Amino acid sequence: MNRVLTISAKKINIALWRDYFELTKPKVVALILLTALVGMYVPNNQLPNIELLLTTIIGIGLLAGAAAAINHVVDFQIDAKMARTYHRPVVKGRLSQRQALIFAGGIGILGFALLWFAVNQLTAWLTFASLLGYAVVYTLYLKRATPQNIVIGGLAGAMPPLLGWTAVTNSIDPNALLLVLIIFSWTPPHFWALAIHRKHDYAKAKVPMLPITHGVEFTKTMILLYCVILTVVSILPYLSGLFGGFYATISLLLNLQFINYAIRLKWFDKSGLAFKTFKFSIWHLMLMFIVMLVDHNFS
Ligand code: HEM
Ligand SMILES: CC(C)=CCC/C(C)=C/CC/C(C)=C/COP(=O)(O)OP(=O)(O)O
Repeated sequence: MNRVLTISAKKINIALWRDYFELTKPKVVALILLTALVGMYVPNNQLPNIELLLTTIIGIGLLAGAAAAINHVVDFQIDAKMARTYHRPVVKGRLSQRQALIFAGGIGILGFALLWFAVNQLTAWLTFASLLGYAVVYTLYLKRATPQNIVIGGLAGAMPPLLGWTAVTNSIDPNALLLVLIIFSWTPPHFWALAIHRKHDYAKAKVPMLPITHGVEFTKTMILLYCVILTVVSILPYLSGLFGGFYATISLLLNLQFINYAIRLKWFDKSGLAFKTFKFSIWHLMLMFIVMLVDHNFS
């Protein structure tokens, strides 16, 4: 009897930790950390010492996870109305709002302290500003107010390469801002492709996303426009001398493929293409940043 009780208690514990982990949006944070790692590598063509590397990655990861957990609390009524999100831990009551907020506060304070004491104050403040940008400005205000929500709010998610860069240099370099600009112009096609696929969800939850307020055709045109802007912006770090020919070639190919998706979506759409475009956007950004690492290793 006791053994059965212990095994069930263990199962509940594992399930509880899985819910806390889900609050942090781990896959999104993983990609965010890859971009921060590139920001740490590029300035000196090498990674910093292991202490600085770990404290920076863990610090940014904890603050990004805290931002995501706050988003779960602020958005739980919207999430409850959408098929993609109705099963989230706070919506389902597996975690209370109080538990989620205490968790967010705990890992947020830990992350900030780690950056403040073991990295530098500039990185701590910029990462905290990114948390506020996503958890407060985007989630609490922009998301409900304007279809430009993800364009402006996207700045928070675009910051990590700069955060990695300031962790090793303690200064804001124009080249780091070019990397921010790449993610900033990538975010609209990344999200709007998903928003087309999930437009009924957003309509039901009354969130003013672009396909609802301006229609699917207009959104597709905007996706194409931002893909072209992204292509131009991606060439800038080559022109500034930050990256070499390898980066220029592969990033151009990746961007042309993104444009190809956008053109098909606009003029030759078929069922499931919007979701495929969204999935491709994730591979695109991941490969772009891996290519930056490889380029710096071999040129
Ligand atoms: C305001 C900016 C952004 C918005 C509105 C946005 C929106 C979304 C949404 C709604 C999803 C969920 C898709 C699903 O549940 O199936 C998603 C997934 C994802 N996003 Fe974004 N995103 C943004 C920025 C970013 C950034 C900056 C990154 C990374 C650098 C990123 C990486 C990802 C990844 C990796 C996934 C897949 C997660 C999974 O499969 O569980 N996103 N995004
Ligand atoms: C400190 C730091 C670097 C912060 C980074 C902020 C961060 C986690 C950005 C990710 C953006 C994101 C997943 C938006 C999802 O939109 P949504 O919340 O509308 O999507 P949902 O419907 O899936 O909740």
